Amino acid sequence: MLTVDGLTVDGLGVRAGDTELVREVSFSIGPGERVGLIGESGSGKSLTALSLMGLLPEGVTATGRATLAGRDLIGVPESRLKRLRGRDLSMVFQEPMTALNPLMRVGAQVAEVMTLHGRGRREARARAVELLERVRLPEPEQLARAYPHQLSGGQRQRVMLAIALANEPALLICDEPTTALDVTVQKRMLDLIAEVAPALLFITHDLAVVAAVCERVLVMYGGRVVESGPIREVFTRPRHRYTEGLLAASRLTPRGTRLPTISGSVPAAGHFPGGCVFGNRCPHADALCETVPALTGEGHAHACRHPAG
Ligand SMILES: Nc1ncnc2c1ncn2[C@@H]1O[C@H](COP(=O)(O)OP(=O)(O)OP(=O)(O)O)[C@@H](O)[C@H]1O
Repeated sequence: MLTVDGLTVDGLGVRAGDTELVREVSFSIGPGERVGLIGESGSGKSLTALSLMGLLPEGVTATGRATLAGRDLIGVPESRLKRLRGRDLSMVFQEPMTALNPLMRVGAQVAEVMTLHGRGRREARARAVELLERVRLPEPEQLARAYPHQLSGGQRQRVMLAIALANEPALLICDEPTTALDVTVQKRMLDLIAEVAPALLFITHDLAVVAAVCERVLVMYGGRVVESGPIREVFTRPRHRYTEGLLAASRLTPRGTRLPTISGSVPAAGHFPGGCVFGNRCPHADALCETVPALTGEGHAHACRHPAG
């Protein structure tokens, strides 16, 4: 399928007892490539990612083949997976509070993932501060001494990204990493992920987000990948009825019910053949306006709540 350097997934299946939850999933991600994984709730996105990480829940098993830089990820002993996780591949989840230790300073948590993989303590501490800086956290030395509850949600998510990047993995997996963040914080976090990811598998429900971050997309439905290809192709000429439905729904649904209400007249979600009337003033300008022409093929379908003024 591809290059030994990247991720290659071939015929991945996931089951719980007799129930097949993920079937015959095959795809590849080359070094530096950013691939989105979209699909409705329950379509198998998280189980696909967790199979690669070796983190499936008890009673759920994976079959098939997946290799990262030539190393097998499926069906290998937990001791080997432990060495790979956090070193060759790592994952950022939606809710950093559950992943961070509330009793440990964040710098120590970033350093720990390096000492666990063999780095000396002093070197790990120094590099932790560098990593906090790399994910654009302000005053990283001071911030390294903070506890998770002293940070904002966006800052905690950046700490998670620093932890994920600490051992320079070959692949970063993000599962809805920005869903809990407000829209401006989300945008900055997405830009950062796109910039720092060595190779990326990005799981989301949000088509505009996937279009802003990724070059290619895989669409899952009922445990299978039903469509895949470059974003522009899939979003302008969907071949599968489910993808068509997903795109239609995204045009009708104002993006992110979590959006803060912005005062002023709010346009209906809709289609602006002459181009986005909000241009760069739109809070979603980069995430949505840029990508929406690809969704509709003509003009902009604008689905965010934004004052017309
Ligand atoms: N531990 C488990 N035992 C049995 N079935 C499970 C288990 N975990 C998940 N499933 C089922 O597997 C299917 C795929 O779940 P998965 O979490 O991968 O979906 P998803 O596409 O990531 O959904 P969401 O977007 O809601 O996170 C679902 O039908 C889910 O109910």
